[in-house]
Amino acid sequence: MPNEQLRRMDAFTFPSYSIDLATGEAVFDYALTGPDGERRFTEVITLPLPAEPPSDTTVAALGRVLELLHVVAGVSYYKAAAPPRLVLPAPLGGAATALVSAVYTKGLAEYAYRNALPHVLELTPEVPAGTVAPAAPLDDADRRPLSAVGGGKDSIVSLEALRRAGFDPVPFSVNPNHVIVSVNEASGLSALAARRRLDPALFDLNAAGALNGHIPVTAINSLIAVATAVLHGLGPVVMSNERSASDPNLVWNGHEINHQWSKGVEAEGLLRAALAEHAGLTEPYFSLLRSLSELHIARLFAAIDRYDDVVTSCNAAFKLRDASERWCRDCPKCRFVFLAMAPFMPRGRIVRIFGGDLLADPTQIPGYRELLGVDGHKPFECVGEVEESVVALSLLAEQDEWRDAPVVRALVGAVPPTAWSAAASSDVFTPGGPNHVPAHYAKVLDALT
Ligand SMILES: CC(=O)N[C@H]1[C@@H](OP(=O)(O)OP(=O)(O)OC[C@H]2O[C@@H](n3ccc(=O)[nH]c3=O)[C@H](O)[C@@H]2O)O[C@H](CO)[C@@H](O)[C@@H]1O[C@H](C)C(=O)N[C@@H](C)C(=O)N[C@@H](CCC(=O)O)C(=O)O
Ligand SMILES: Nc1ncnc2c1ncn2[C@@H]1O[C@H](COP(=O)(O)OP(=O)(O)OP(=O)(O)O)[C@@H](O)[C@H]1O
Repeated sequence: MPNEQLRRMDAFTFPSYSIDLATGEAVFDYALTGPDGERRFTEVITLPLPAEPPSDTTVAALGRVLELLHVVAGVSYYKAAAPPRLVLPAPLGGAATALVSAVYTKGLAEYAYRNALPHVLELTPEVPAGTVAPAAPLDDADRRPLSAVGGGKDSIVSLEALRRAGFDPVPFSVNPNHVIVSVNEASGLSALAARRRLDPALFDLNAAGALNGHIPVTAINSLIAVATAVLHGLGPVVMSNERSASDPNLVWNGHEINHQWSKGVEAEGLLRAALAEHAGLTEPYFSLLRSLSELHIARLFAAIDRYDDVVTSCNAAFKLRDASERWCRDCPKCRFVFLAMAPFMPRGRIVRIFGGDLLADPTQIPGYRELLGVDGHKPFECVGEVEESVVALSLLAEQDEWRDAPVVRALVGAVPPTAWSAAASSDVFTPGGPNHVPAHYAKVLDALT
């Protein structure tokens, strides 16, 4: 479809969704509509099936979660044209509407900023009039947790903490690639997986130059995880989203632009409220690591070594096409995670994990200057705060093994005195900030220390 037609699209709609409980296959339909006709998309999400057929109560709650997922997963297709109208398929309550609004505005904020589409930040969903029948309450808080595994250090820390604290977690992933499969194997736990198939027409549109950009993928993965937990009669979905995920990269047109918005605490609260209101789930979803900085999580990870051969936090390894095998060693996330782990493990160990020594390579210096706030803004990636990078650097500068590494030496000279003094009084190792961790999970992280 020519880009000119896409530009004239004036509405995004949600024609239908269905679930086949015999196969676990949920089919979500979407449409971009405009004066030249409509462009349809179909996404297919296949949930793992439980051993026993689900009860009527389970089917009812699952249906409500899938209604939310249908609307939230539409962002991938909405973004091909960014029409001014977002027309929801059915009435929604206040909390569910707030979630959807935020997903399409704050969740697409980086996309809006990079494509210069300020109207996306102001998008208001059109919600059909009517009331939603209240959902029956479903309290599964005491059941085994479903622990989302992304293959990186954060979800490994949560999985190990839950296991050591006796919570018997079930690892769960969407489209697990070889990294995630290897992490699950290293855990020795039996995992669940869901399959997600984007409409291939989207890739054709991308290739033809349609609008494209970052989407709030964690919101989508989270709802798929909650749907799986409900279908399997499991307890809360445990995420591994850290404190700094809530911090924006920059402010544009008066709006915060946060690459990691759907990993942040605001998104977590909105999702919990929408699931309580729309699906009756009383304790559906929380992030175990919410109070911790990335640097703190890296320190906890260093105390666990059974995943060293498989752990991979680099996003390039998770692309749908042309993925890297493991760490690409040339992106902000690789640079940050190397810097964050290095103070807490012997140099030989971190070099083995990454397959190279980033702090021995002077070509990495410009990228590290961005992470340290010397140049530019925080990169659009899942990286910690500038302060965390400065604290990590200050720890390395005190260690014989690292102090003379070429990148450490160059960076120590580049960081301004004000940053050092901020780092000296930093609270990066003091848990803090709002969180939704239920009381009976409050001590889980102690199992790692
Ligand atoms: C792996 C990755 O970072 N992908 C981003 C990248 O996509 P790219 O085109 O280079 O390759 P693919 O991942 O193969 O995707 C092909 C196209 O498919 C579309 N698409 C993909 C997944 C999806 O859920 N919806 C989609 O529409 C999209 O058009 C792709 O071009 O660049 C894209 C454009 O900026 C990003 O959208 C891709 O990001 C993925 C959705 C992704 O999974 N990214 C996570 C690794 C990620 O960024 N996680 C964040 C958390 C952010 C959050 O709020 O959830 C993080 O770790 O900080
Ligand atoms: N494919 C996936 N399936 C299910 N959950 C996922 C998937 N990818 C990421 N997640 C979850 O989404 C959240 C954010 O992902 P993110 O990539 O930041 O975490 P991670 O892989 O655990 O750690 P790291 O920050 O080291 O990469 C985490 O809770 C993670 O477990």
